[in-house]
Amino acid sequence: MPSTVNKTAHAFDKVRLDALLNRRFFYAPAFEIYGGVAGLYDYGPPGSSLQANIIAEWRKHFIIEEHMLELDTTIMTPAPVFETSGHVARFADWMVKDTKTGDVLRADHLVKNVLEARLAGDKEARGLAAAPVTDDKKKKKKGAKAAAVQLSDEVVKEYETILAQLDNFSGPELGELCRKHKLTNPDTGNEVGEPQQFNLMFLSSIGPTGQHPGYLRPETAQGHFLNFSRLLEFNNGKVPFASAQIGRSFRNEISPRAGLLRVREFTMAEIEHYVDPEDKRHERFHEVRDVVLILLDRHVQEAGSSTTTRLTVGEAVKKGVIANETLGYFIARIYLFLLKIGINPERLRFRQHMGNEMAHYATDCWDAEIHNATGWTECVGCADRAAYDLSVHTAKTGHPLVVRQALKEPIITEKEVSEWNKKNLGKTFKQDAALIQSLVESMDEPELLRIKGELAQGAAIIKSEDGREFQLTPDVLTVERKTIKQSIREYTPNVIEPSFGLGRILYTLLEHSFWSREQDVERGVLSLPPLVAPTKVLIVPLSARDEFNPLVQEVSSKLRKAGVFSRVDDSNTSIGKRYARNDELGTPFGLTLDFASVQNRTMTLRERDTMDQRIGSIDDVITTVTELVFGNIDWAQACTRLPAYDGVQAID
Ligand SMILES: Nc1ncnc2c1ncn2[C@@H]1O[C@H](COP(=O)(O)OP(=O)(O)OP(=O)(O)O)[C@@H](O)[C@H]1O
Repeated sequence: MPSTVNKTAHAFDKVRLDALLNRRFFYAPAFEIYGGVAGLYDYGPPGSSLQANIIAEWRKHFIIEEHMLELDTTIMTPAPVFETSGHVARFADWMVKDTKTGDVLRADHLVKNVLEARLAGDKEARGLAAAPVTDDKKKKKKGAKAAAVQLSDEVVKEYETILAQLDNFSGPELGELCRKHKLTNPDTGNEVGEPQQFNLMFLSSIGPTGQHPGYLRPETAQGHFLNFSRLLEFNNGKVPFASAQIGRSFRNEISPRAGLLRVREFTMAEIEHYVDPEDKRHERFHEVRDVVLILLDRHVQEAGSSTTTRLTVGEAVKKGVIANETLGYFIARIYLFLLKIGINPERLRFRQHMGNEMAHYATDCWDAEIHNATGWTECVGCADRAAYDLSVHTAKTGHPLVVRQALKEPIITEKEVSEWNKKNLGKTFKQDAALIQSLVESMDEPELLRIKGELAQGAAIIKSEDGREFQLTPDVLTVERKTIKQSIREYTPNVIEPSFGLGRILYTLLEHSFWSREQDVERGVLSLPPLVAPTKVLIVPLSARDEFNPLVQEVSSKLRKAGVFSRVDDSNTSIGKRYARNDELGTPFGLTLDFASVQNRTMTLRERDTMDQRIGSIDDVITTVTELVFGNIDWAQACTRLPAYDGVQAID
C-alpha cells in the first residue's frame, strides 16, 4: 500500500512558492537586466513546458473532442475593426490619480484593497483570527495595511456589501465611494482625484505613412468573427459549430502588481460557439447534466452577499440560473478541464456577472474564479454574447455574416406588400425618393395597413425622422396583400464564448500544487498531475560513472519510444538532492539505476508525493511508469504490481 502524505503540515507560504518559481526559472520578469517592465514576464524551461502541456490538453479537451475549427489570426488589427466592435469606445478601466504624487491606481482595486484592509483591521481589533500574513504579503500590502480599529456592525455590513458588488460600480460611483469612505492611496495616504477612463489597448501604426492606425488585439475574438463566412462555408453551412484559437493578447493594464495574474501580454485560448438564437439546446448536454458546480449567482451578489450554492448543471439550467443549455454545457466543460489539469475543485467557483457588469449586449455571463493567495481571481470568462459582434461587423462592412438555412418545409405566409411606380416616385419626390421608399419598406404590418387604408381614401401621409411630411398617392404607391413562399431562413447566429487566460490558470495551478514536506519546511514540492508536469520521469543513475551509461541510454530510449518525456540527472550530488530538486519542478516519477541494475537488470521507481519506492525488472518498471504517466493506472495500482524497495539508495 502507498504511504500517506500530510500536505497541510505547513501553512501555504507564497514567499516560498515565489522563491521556488524564480529559482527554478518557471518564469521571471522580462528585461530583468534592464530593470524589468511591470506586467511583462518571460517563461523559463519548466514554465514553458507546463504551459505547452496545458495547451496540449486544452486542444484535446476542446478542439479535438468537440471538432472545433482552429484558427490563427493576426494580432495587429486595423483601428476600424475595434471601432466597430466597441473596443475603442469602451475597452477601458477606471483609474484615479494620487493628487500629490500623480501615481495612478485602478479605481476598483483601490476600493477593494482599502476596504479589505479595514475589515482585516476590524477583525484584529475584535480578536478574531485573521488570515496568516506572510512577510511578503506584509511588504506588498504595507500601504494597504489598516490599523487594528474596530468598526461598527453597520459599517462592516456596508463594506461587505460594497465588496460583493464591486464589479457592478460605474466610474462616477467608484469616485463617490472614495469620497464617502475617505479612501486614499494606500502607498502614500494622499487623496485621489475623480476616476477617469483609460483605454487598455496598445495603439500602433500600420505602414510608414502613419495614416493607418492599428491596435495590438486585447483578445482573439474579433479574428474569429471576421472570418465567420469562411468558417461557415468550411463547416458546409451547418450551425452549431465552434471556432477556437490560442494566441497572444495585449492589455495596457493600469498598474499590474500581481505577478502572472495581471500582465500586459498574455496567452489566451478562446472559443466562439455559433448557435441558432431560437435553439440553444446542446446535443451533448446530457453528458454533463450531473456535474456539480459551486455557483455564485447575480441576485445573491446584488443583495450584498457572497454565499455560494452547489447545483448540478442540469438543475441550474432548469431553474433558469444559467440562461441556456449551451452556456451550461461549456461551463461544465470548463470545470472538467480545470479539474483535469489539477485545479482544486473546492477552490473553484462560477460567478455570474451582475446587471451593470455585463456587456450591454450579453444575455448571460459567468466567470470561472479560482481561489489563490490574493483572493478569488477570474481565470475563464464564459459569456452568451448574443448576435452583437456578427451584427455590428455586418452593418459596418455590408458583408452579411449570417446563416442561410434551407427550410425543409417552405413557409407560406400572406402579407401586405408595397408596389411602387418608380417613374412617378422619381418625378414627384426627386432626391427624396430613396428615403421615402426606405421609410415605407421598414414599416410593419399594422402601419402598412394604415397606409393602405389612407391610399384608398386618396392619399397617405408619412413622416421622416427629421419631421418632414410626404403625401403619397395611388399613382406612386399601392399596397397589396400577397402570398409569400419562403424557402430560406436567414439569421445572425448567437455566440457563446469561453475565454481562457492561460497565465492565470498556470499560476493558480502552481499555488494549488505547492506544499512543503512535513519533516522539513524548506523542502517544497509541486504536486503537478503527470498530465501537465513539465518532465514526467527523472532518470537518476547512482553516479556519473561510465558503467551506468548503457542502461541510462536504454531506459531513455525506451521511454522516448513509449512517448514519455524524461530527463537524466547525472549531476554530481546525492540522489536525495537530485530528487528534492525535481520535487520542486513537479516531476512525478523517478527511476534509479544502481549497481543492482547493472547486475540484475532491476530498477527502482519513486513516486514524488509519498517518496515511496518500488522495484522491478527494467522492462516491468518502464511499462508501469508509462501507464502511470498516461493515467491508465494510479500509484495504488502500481504498488500491487511492483514490490516495495527499502534499499540503501532511498533518498532519506
Ligand atoms: N491582464 C491580464 N493578465 C492576465 N490574464 C488576463 C488579463 N486580463 C484578462 N486575462 C485573462 O483573460 C480572460 C478573459 O478576459 P476578460 O476580458 O474576460 O477579463 P477581464 O474581465 O477584463 O479581467 P479583469 O476583470 O480581471 O481585468 C480572463 O478570464 C483572464 O484569465
